[in-house]
Amino acid sequence: MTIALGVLGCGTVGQGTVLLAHRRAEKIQHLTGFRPYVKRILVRDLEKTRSPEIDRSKLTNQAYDILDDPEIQVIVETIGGIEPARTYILEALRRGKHVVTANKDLIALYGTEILKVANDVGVEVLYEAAVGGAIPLVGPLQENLTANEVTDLKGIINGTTNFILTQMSETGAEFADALAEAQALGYAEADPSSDIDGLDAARKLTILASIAFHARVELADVQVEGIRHITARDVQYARELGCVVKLLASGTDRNGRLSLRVRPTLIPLAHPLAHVSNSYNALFVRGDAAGDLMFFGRGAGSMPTASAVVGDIISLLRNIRLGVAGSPENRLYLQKRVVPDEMLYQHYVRFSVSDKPGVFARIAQLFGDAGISMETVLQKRVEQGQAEIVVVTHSIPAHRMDELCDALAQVQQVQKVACVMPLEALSE
Ligand SMILES: NC(=O)C1=CN([C@@H]2O[C@H](COP(=O)(O)OP(=O)(O)OC[C@H]3O[C@@H](n4cnc5c(N)ncnc54)[C@H](OP(=O)(O)O)[C@@H]3O)[C@@H](O)[C@H]2O)C=CC1
Ligand SMILES: N[C@@H](CC=O)C(=O)O
Repeated sequence: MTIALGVLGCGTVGQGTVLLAHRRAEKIQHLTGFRPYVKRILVRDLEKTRSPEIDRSKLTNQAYDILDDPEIQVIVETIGGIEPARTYILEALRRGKHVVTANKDLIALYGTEILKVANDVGVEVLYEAAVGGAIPLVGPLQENLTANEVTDLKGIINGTTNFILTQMSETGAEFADALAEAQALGYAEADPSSDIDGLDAARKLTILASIAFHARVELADVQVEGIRHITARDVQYARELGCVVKLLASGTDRNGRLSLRVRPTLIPLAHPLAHVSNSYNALFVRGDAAGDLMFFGRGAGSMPTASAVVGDIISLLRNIRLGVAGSPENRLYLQKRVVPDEMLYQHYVRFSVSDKPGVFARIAQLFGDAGISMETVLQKRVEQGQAEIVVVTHSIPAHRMDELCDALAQVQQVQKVACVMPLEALSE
């Protein structure tokens, strides 16, 4: 039996999805009893060049050609962003169509609304591709690991920034060149500032934390810092310190107290996350029964993401075959409080000073007065009369580091406190 799909969007992910669903049609029929075929594809620009494997006669720029087609039972949304994707998904659900989406912006911000409408109507919304590209994360947290109390999530969940930082570290590439390459490879969002400023990772963390911690986590609960201010020099100093810089997302649940952060972090080379390069993503999950797990794979790109979208289509078709698609779900949401990160971290701080006698003694005194001891100090002359100092502290709470930076900024000879990052411990 055939089943008609309507695909909204035919860019990096949409195109990969159409091609993969076509290539696997026979296998999917074998697994589910349904042979999927893409009936229509929504795009903005009908004239744009696309893969020759895309049947152009299926393209439309009229969303309601698809939404109003009673034969189409499954909508695959790969437009991205909030509008018009949200409206199209809600309209599709209200017409009794199932939805598979790769849209983390929408699920992070409007997931509750969308899932409620789907539940009320009795259809499904699946979104494995929204987090971690090819890596199964939503499914394992929602299904296989539910016997656990998950206490920790930690990982690299944005391919674009990981690609940029890897290129800066390994090839000495400039930030702008590495970003342009990530865009050309289809990793970046339509507006890449959401990757660079950490928002994309924060949205993914919101989705993962809601599922893993059984809590209504909002995007605003995540403290976010991006990588815009990380320079080639930070990446180089990190190397000298035996570390790499990564945009790390972390979530902890300590007896109902949640802390959620996305921030650039120094990772020691001996740490497994240090070797997660380019567009690869990785996520550590700690469960009270399972112990530590690590998920690793390609977090962005056309076919890796299509793998997750088509995987969701297959799960959906199987559920349709079994007659359980869209059965009411009992989601467990517990009352939890979001609190600032209370962990102690070693910190990396880089600041520029006028290279005069006595400056370092003054700085050392400030650290001493603040009760913060230095583990490592690098001092580099950057130009005549100007030096850069990099200090790695012993472990302290983040707020003590903030206070120290304020004090440093008051010192006449300190021109700028340019970069502060925590350093990830090797093991807990
Ligand atoms: N790229 C990746 O690696 C990953 C992306 N995602 C998510 O997948 C989704 C899609 O991303 P991606 O494929 O990279 O995005 P692209 O920008 O490559 O593709 C977007 C597609 O949507 C179409 N489109 C955009 N706006 C409209 C509109 N108003 N009406 C009709 N069609 C529209 C575009 O049409 P046209 O072709 O005519 O311009 C294009 O085909 C996003 O939610 C993203 O976050 C998730 C995981 C990985
Ligand atoms: N822009 C995202 C795409 C996948 O979610 C990323 O770079 O990770």
